[in-house]
Amino acid sequence: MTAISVRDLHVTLGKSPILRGVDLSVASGEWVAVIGPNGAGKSTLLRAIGGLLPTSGAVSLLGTPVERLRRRARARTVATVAQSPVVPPGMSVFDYVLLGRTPFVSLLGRESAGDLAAVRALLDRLDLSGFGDRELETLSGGERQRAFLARALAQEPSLLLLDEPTSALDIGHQQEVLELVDTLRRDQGLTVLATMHDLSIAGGYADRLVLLAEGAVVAAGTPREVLTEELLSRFYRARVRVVDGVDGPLVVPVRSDPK
Ligand SMILES: Nc1ncnc2c1ncn2[C@@H]1O[C@H](COP(=O)(O)OP(=O)(O)OP(=O)(O)O)[C@@H](O)[C@H]1O
Repeated sequence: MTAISVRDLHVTLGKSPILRGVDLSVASGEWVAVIGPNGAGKSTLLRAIGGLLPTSGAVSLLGTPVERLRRRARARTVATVAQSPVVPPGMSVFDYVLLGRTPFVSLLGRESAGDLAAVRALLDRLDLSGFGDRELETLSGGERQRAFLARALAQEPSLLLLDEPTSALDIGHQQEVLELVDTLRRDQGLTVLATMHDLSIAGGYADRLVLLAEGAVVAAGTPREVLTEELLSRFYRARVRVVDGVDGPLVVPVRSDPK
């Protein structure tokens, strides 16, 4: 089944065309990484798919046009972790993650024991169990990024949209977070669309990569098909070597003036 379908998507911000006719299809349970240079339109694409931007073209989530999904239904379907989410002042980490349970709480009701247990389990999985009472604002960048993901996972979405989910994480926490997302994908059929700047990591986790440049898809395919020295030098203007790694191609930057 197609989880995310994007057809001829155009987005204009201010007076600038940012996305120019993007087509994209993500199957249920698939992990697709959107890569591309700064300003290519990756975050804009994620926001448009999440129904957070006016667009022209068609975006469907699990077969329903995104504009037809009401807020609560949308929150049960798709969770987004933006690059820099708003941090509510004075809110504890526990309460922040609990906000993710909002779509499950009845309109007049309070959260259930199950909701509280789900939050505790997520804090534990993301190595944040000692942080529940801390104010979110006081967390380090990486701790905060894990709290943002915890809140999104608390929504128990079918689709997870991640904008640079590990940019602030050390290598150990990077693996922990990506493995957790991958486990949810394998065990529960979660569909993942993530923007990723670390191309080797993108290739190690994603089934397919979509390379975006100047608001258009310029390449799409398996990590081996997209992570080529030719495409990376053309669209990133980067000097790289691509070598075989254990989990896929590894992209290694090389200096113009070797040491
Ligand atoms: N409100 C706005 N008005 C005009 N231009 C905007 C607006 N918001 C974003 N842009 C521009 O849209 C382009 C795409 O931005 P976007 O954040 O989607 O890029 P990105 O590929 O995610 O980049 P990065 O890798 O740097 O995170 C950028 O050139 C940005 O400056």
